[in-house]
Amino acid sequence: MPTDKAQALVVDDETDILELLRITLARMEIHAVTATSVAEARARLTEQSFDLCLTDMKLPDGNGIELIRHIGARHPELPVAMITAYGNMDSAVEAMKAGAFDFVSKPVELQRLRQLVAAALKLSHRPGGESDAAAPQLLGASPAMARIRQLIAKLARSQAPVFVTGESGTGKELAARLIHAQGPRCDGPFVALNCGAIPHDLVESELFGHKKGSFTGASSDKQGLFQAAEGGTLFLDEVAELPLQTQVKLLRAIQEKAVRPIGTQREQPVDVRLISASHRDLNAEVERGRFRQDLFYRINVIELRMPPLRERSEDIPALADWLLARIADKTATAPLPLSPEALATLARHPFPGNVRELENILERATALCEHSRIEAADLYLPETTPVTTAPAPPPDSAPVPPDPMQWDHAAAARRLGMSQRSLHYRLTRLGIE
Ligand SMILES: Nc1ncnc2c1ncn2[C@@H]1O[C@H](COP(=O)(O)OP(=O)(O)OP(=O)(O)O)[C@@H](O)[C@H]1O
Repeated sequence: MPTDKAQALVVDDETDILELLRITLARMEIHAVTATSVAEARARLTEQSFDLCLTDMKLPDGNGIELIRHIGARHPELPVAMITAYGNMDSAVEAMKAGAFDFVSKPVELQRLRQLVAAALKLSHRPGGESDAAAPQLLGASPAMARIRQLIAKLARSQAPVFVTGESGTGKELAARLIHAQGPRCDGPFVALNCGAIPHDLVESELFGHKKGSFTGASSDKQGLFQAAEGGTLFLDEVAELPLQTQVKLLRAIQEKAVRPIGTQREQPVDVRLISASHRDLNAEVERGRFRQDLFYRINVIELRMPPLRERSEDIPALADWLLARIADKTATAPLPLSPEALATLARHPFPGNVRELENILERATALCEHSRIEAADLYLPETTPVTTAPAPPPDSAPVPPDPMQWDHAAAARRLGMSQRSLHYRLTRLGIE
């Protein structure tokens, strides 16, 4: 038996399909060991190690899902893909939920099998993904974040569509980038689209591309983001904002693994992993008729929930240190430390804007701080904002001091109903001082 070749375990009870797969894999320089039942597959797994397993769903003594679970428990490094009957998306989804890294439907297309095998071999040769110092990091020592890092490492090995939920600023895009960076598609592109930021009439052309002249304004051929993400990952942020009509086309693209640019007749095959995210409750959007149930089912094969910062305030000190270092880097200065009172104030803050809000607070504090460390007052959080004794802010028509030389900052701040520091900040920002 050749030992330098990659080894695949192929499980199917139809011997002619086994033979076909064996020959096809042999052409890809892969040696296939075959099995016709769950029991036989389990026995083969004890005899040698494999780089890939392909299994059919229906087997005489059980089903492929059982085998996927067995491999997940006993041989977690071995990538398994499910062979499904054509168009049977339900078993594909079930298999991926059970831990299969991908699926291929019968009759098996050569091109698709090649992609699948290439991804599997990358996985088995790079167990666990390599950590790269320059790669983004998901910080936080809380048990919730530790679990998320583990889940991300696992999801990175799969090709299953992932739906990331969580409030704004909880790190949904960061999680998507990590899933991409730690997986076999890491050498391919990571393409992100904020679906809420694009006018409804342009979103389809953005996603699928268009041909010159296909609509007013289409002055040249344009590649869509699906094509741009070929071999990599497409991240659809705020996916709930997609118009219903585009949702239909997106569903088709996922099902067919192909897209049709506007103004063309031919579908182009695409090999893209889809990760989507929303801060909305998509179940509720489905109930309200604003999001298609069938699309939700396809994009939400695996759900990853990013917890809000207020549920894991123990993560704040490490995150704050890291963010302060990043802020200091941008301005080429030394990072400012936080006083214990400032840290305690942060721990009590509810952070509706989560990590992004923490970053903004620290950026502002760094800009305003006049000492060598950030004090609670520098954070300008509601409970620390100095209480002003001034009455309501003056109307717009309030007289402006005629001569800047006569400005009295303390008086001006009082009249405006803000602290002197805050006035100073605004004046500097506006370039008035
Ligand atoms: N755990 C974390 N470790 C390090 N940085 C984080 C973490 N979580 C979030 N961030 C940082 O916070 C900022 C916001 O994160 P990100 O854009 O991923 O959030 P989001 O949930 O996608 O936000 P939105 O819903 O508004 O699009 C980014 O600068 C990101 O790097």
